[in-house]
Order: sequence, then C-alpha cells, then structure tokens
Amino acid sequence: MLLQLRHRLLSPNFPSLRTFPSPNTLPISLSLRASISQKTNPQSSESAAFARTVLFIPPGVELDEITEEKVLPGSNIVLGPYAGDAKIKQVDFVKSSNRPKDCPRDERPEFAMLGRSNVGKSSLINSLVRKKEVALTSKKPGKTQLINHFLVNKSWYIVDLPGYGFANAPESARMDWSSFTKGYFLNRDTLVSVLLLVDASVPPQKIDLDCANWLGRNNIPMTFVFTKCDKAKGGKAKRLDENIKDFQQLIRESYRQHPPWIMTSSVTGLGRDELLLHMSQLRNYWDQE
Ligand SMILES: Nc1nc2c(ncn2[C@@H]2O[C@H](COP(=O)(O)OP(=O)(O)OP(=O)(O)O)[C@@H](O)[C@H]2O)c(=O)[nH]1
Ligand SMILES: [Mg+2]
Repeated sequence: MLLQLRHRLLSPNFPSLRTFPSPNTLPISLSLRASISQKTNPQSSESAAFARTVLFIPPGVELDEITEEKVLPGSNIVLGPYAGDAKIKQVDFVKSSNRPKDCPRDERPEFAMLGRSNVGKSSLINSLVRKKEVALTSKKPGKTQLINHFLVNKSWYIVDLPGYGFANAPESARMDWSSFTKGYFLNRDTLVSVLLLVDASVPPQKIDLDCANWLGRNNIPMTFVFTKCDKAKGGKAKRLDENIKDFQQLIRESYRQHPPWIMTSSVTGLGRDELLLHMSQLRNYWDQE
C-alpha cells in the first residue's frame, strides 16, 4: 500500500542516476518560491528535472500542472488532489506506552514526531491542535519519556516520542533507541510518515543526518520539519536560512529526490496550516490505498 508513496518520497541516491541541478541553480529555502516561478516552465526539460528533484510532488499531480500557487509557502511541498480535512476539531490523549508492542492496534493512520530532545516535538503537537498543554513541554531536554498517542478527529494519530541525543537524561528514564527504532519504526504498518524535526536555529547536526539516513535506508517516509523559525530576528534571519540551506545540501547528497520539508514555528504558528494540509494529503492517499 505505502510502497508507491514511499518510493516517491525516498529514492535512495545512486550516483549514476544523479539529476541534481548544478549548485548555482539550487534555491535557498526562503527564495524557493521565486526560483520556482522562474523555472517551472513545463516546456523545458531542465525545469522538469529541477521540479522533480527539488519539489515534493504528491500522488495525483502531473509535472506540467505545477504552478507557484500550488507550492505550500515556506516548503517544497506541492499541494495535490488528496489534500483536505486539515481542520482539527477534536483531540484526545489515548495512552502512553513504554514498549512499541503496547501501542494502539486499531489500524488508524499515524504520524510520529521524531527529533533531538528539546527540538520542539511536543510544542509542535500543541501548536497543530491549538491547545496549550495537550503534550507536555519543558525548557529542559528529556521531558517526553514514553510513546504518547493522541487521537485526532477520532480518525488518526499524532504520536509524541522521546527525543534522541540527550546524553544527560537519567539512565532509568532514557529510551533504548536501538530496540525502540527496530520495534517501532520498522514494524509500525500504520505509520504514514515520520515528521523529522530539525532545529533551524542551529547548524546541521550529525545526529540528525544519521537519523535521516537511517530512515531513508529503511524506506520509512519522512517529512523534514524545521522548527523554531521565529528565532530569526534581525541579523539572525540570514543565519537561519543558511542553517536550513546547509542541511538541505547535506540531505541532497543522499537522495535523488528531496523529501518534503517545511518551515515552522510553534510560537508564531508559522507553517501550521500548511503542515496540516500536507499531512492530510499523505493520510487521504494512505486511506484510499
Ligand atoms: N522560540 C521557539 N521555541 C520553541 C519552539 N518550539 C519549542 N520551543 C521551546 O523549546 C523547548 C523544548 O520544547 P519541547 O516541545 O518540550 O521539545 P521536545 O522536542 O518535545 O523535547 P523532549 O520531550 O525533551 O524530547 C521549550 O522551552 C519550548 O518552549 C519554537 O517554535 N520557537
Ligand atoms: Mg517532548
């Protein structure tokens, strides 16, 4: 069912098949929309290659239908015919599990929040559902310790996970990541996509790239969600844009097609509606397969 989608999202890079545009045509994140309007001319094979490698083109969209308006602001995501039902009317906490096998088994589709401790996973959940304390957050890393399932509109799950890369959490509270990753990510048939959160206010971190590469190698669909994009006041705006661009450049070295990415802030709500639309198109496609 997911194979087709997974394939579209994550084609591991084989050097002989590289179709990346030359570096000077690569867009930087904040000027992506401008770049697209200059380049999405369906008559040109260069622009088709550009669109295919840089944009996330969901099922049901033909290359020659893509216009600038169809790309969600602050992202590389093209909106397709499966988008809809992006409003959150109800959210219910269902359960906390400390083992993957204790997670709900009712076949509803789910999205998992993954990323370093303190990157803003729990905050993003609260922002998406527009409630302050559905998921508990903290200034101190290591707040979320269990697998938490939240049921949205009685039909799909958002899953809050403990962060990785926080060495100072007490041993008893720390997750065994090797058994967790195997147990959860590799066997969770209802996982529509991982939302891999990356802090846009710091330069690319090896642990995030390792995580992305592990997901890619295992054909687990992912969307990169850049967090804390409000931390861009004054001179920091350029730095934030450079962090995102540098991260994307590193990812591009591993993928023939770029996975979807989007810029967000849980403080200002930036990217919230766009991310919900993206999740709706992945979910609706998943549902009908
Ligand atoms: N400026 C800013 N701060 C944020 C944003 N998102 C989260 N934070 C802050 O970052 C800190 C960590 O947020 P959490 O949501 O608890 O992070 P987490 O990824 O769930 O962390 P763990 O549960 O420890 O893995 C808190 O102090 C948040 O207020 C954001 O978009 N902008
Ligand atoms: Mg958390």
